[in-house]
Amino acid sequence: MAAHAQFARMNGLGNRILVVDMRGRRDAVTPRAAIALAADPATGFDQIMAIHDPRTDGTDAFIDILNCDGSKAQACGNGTRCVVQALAGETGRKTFTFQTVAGILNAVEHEDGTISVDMGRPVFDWDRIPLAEEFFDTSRIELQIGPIDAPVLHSPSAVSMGNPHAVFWVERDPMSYDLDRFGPLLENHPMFPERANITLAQVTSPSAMTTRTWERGAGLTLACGSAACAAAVSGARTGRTGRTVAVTVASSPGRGTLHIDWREDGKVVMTGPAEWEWSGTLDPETGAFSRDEAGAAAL
Ligand SMILES: N[C@@H](CCC[C@H](N)C(=O)O)C(=O)O
Repeated sequence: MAAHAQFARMNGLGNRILVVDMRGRRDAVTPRAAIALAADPATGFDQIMAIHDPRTDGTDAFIDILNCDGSKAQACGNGTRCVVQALAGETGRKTFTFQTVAGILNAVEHEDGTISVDMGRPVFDWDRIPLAEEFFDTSRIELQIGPIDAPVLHSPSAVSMGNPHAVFWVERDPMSYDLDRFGPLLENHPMFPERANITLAQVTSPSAMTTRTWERGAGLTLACGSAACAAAVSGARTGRTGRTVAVTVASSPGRGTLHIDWREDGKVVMTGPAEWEWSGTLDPETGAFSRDEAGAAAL
């Protein structure tokens, strides 16, 4: 049996993240372990960020991302900020370069403790998001839910931030919609062959919006960083906002905010906080874990 791995329970605006230190090992956190950890109220989480040894020169680590249903994800904005905070605490460094299955991410921890992650360039091609049907313009795709003549949600903007997103534009506070009812239907809609993260976005000014997300593989979460990026990019793309947007995450504690900048070079930079909660050790094969009572804030 392989040795247990050190892990930290953290959060990004309430998005519950387990950062697992898999450096120096050849094994991986299994879907079985993710499902077991998610089922235990003591560790309930939304995403696992497993830090592995770098696979490419010039990167600090390879990060494997798992949702709480055991599926793999290509991007996790809130989780990436948690990894930065954990590694900055360990090394004293401020800048990091990570590799995920979606590509290379650069990140920096600022003096005030907030963290910026370059989430890369959004992808708008229908077959790379991916969508099941060809759309020339993915900023408004034909998809609706509710009665045919009075849809509750319709015409979302679709985009990949490494992972697939659909952003529905709403007039009211996103908390006033039954996202727990519509979320599973939309996540698994035939339009999305790899499922999708479903976000409701209410634009409140040309530089601000409020979002709420039903996450692929995790359901309703308190925050989703890649969805905030998807919504901000889609807001600019459809002329609803400019390219710099403060995204208030409706369900996060205190309605926290992520600052999204879709830079002129096409890259999307997300800035926000990360928070350490507690640490422990776990068996990456089974998910059996124990909590470290000393509670050192380091991996
Ligand atoms: N919470 C994350 C997104 C995690 C991945 C997503 N559920 C997927 O499967 O694509 C974030 O902060 O970006």
